[in-house]
Amino acid sequence: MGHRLVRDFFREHLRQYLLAIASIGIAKVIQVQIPFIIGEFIDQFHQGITPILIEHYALKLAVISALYVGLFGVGQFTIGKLARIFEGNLRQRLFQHWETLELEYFSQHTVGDLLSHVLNDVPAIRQALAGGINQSLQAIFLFAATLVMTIKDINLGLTLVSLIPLLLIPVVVVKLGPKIRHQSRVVQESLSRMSDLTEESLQSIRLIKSTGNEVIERRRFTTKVDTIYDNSMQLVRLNTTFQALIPLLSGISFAITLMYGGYLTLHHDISIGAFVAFTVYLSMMVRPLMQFGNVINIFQNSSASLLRIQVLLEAEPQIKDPLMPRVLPQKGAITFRDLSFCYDHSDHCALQHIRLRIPPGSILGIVGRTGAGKTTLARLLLREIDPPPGTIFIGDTDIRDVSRESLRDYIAYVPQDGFLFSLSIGQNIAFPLPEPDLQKIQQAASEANILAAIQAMPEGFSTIVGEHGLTLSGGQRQRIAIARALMKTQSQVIILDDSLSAVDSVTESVILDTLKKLHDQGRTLIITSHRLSALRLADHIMVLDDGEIIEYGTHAQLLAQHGFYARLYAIQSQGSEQHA
Ligand SMILES: Nc1ncnc2c1ncn2[C@@H]1O[C@H](COP(=O)(O)OP(=O)(O)OP(=O)(O)O)[C@@H](O)[C@H]1O
Repeated sequence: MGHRLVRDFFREHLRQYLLAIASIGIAKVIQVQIPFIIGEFIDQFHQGITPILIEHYALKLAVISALYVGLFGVGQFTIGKLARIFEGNLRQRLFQHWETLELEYFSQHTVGDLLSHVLNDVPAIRQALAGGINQSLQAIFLFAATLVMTIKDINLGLTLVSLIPLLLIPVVVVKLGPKIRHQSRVVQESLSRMSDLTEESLQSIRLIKSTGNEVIERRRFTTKVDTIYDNSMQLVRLNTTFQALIPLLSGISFAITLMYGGYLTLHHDISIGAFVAFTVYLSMMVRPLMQFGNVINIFQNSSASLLRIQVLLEAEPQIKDPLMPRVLPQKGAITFRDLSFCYDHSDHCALQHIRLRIPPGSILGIVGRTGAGKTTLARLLLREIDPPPGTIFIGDTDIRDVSRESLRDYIAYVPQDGFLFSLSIGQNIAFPLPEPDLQKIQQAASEANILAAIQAMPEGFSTIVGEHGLTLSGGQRQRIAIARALMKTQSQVIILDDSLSAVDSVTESVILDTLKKLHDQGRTLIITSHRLSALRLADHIMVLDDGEIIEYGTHAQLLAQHGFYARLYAIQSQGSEQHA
């Protein structure tokens, strides 16, 4: 598939590639005329030269050089342009592809790893398509044309003898090329590990500082930098050997030319002009042979990159929409029918035998220890991860039979950590609507009790997050996330996944009042929380423990059971009394 990417691109831009090949080919044929003209010019000195002849040769050289430069420029520009188009297309394709994949994929691949593909592999392929093709064309045409000129117009024996050392260049390339390729991969991997560490450290800079961990982090970073240095130096050694051997071989070739060519000239087998032209031709041949080496390196490097990109693009989204999606009912109960779910590679199930019915327009509270399975339940309902068939229904419709888009319109989800994009606060609330309605945004912000805080910001709703060091507290982020969910007025179900954990009790009350209004309009609410005060609106409360429902009922019923809920209630009421 990786090679198909390139093949399809060639096919799509065949005309332009043909134009480039023809331009470079003709340019190189023209270029090899230059030494021949110089040789002729020198020989003219023996036969008697006139000022008119000098002007004639100068003009001929000027015209030929201009033609060469023009044609070569067209070829090189076209190939460079096409490679840049390919690079841009490939980056877009990767990004679009990643957007189709689920969260699980990103928990298995670090951002640093994925970025290194965009930053290293894509340019490596572009380099093959630009520099690689360009140099190949130059090398092939120039080498072939030079060979024809030296054999046809100068001397076959001299050509063959002088070429022997030069022909060892490909041997050197074959021996050292794979080693260089392997080492460059090692360097790339160590770079990717460093970028992962940098990202992790900078993202958790607050934690590092608060725990005084700077020295340990610095040491970890130094180890990574040292590894990069060692690996890079090994690469430098290999590259230097490679680069040194090639001039050595060409030096030997020149020595042979001087000896044998000088001998032939002395015996008048070739003219002085031909001898001079030959040395120029020989120097012209060294470059294509070195280019063959470079090209092999570039292609080897890029074929590894192409392989990696191929693996990335072949990653299939696990969750797919049905071919004929069903439409969700306007109002329907959410039913979990003996739902059990285990994450891949996990030795125990996150949810076990969940049987529950949430009537439309009701409020369900969910409480449970960390790791009890609350978020997993919400993620399954949103089909961020796929529930087993026949386990989650809205009305009579299995949520696997509807499109994910309609499911996400139907359900507004507020995560615990509201993520903020580096957009304005207003755009963050309206996300993903492209043209936000300011009045609606203001209303949502007011209902989420964040309006005053936003109005106090330097540019109000237009303040860009992250600019001028603008950072928001955990509670403010949660309120923006809630405002974002309130913008989805079409949603029938709202899930708050522990999203009141960082707000104070006054804000909690304001938000619960808003939620009450939404409930009065007939919306279904699912509120998970560690803090029972956030569940005071709930009609029913479910207690999850280790993936199982251990208690279920109204607040009063649960208190009467004297179980987990009652104990938690006692602890939290005591805490709040002491606080008061
Ligand atoms: N992507 C994942 N891969 C493997 N196991 C996971 C994954 N996400 C969660 N788990 C596991 O599934 C179980 C339930 O996790 P979940 O996040 O649903 O709990 P939770 O009740 O929401 O916890 P918290 O209150 O801390 O948010 C835990 O044992 C957790 O380690």
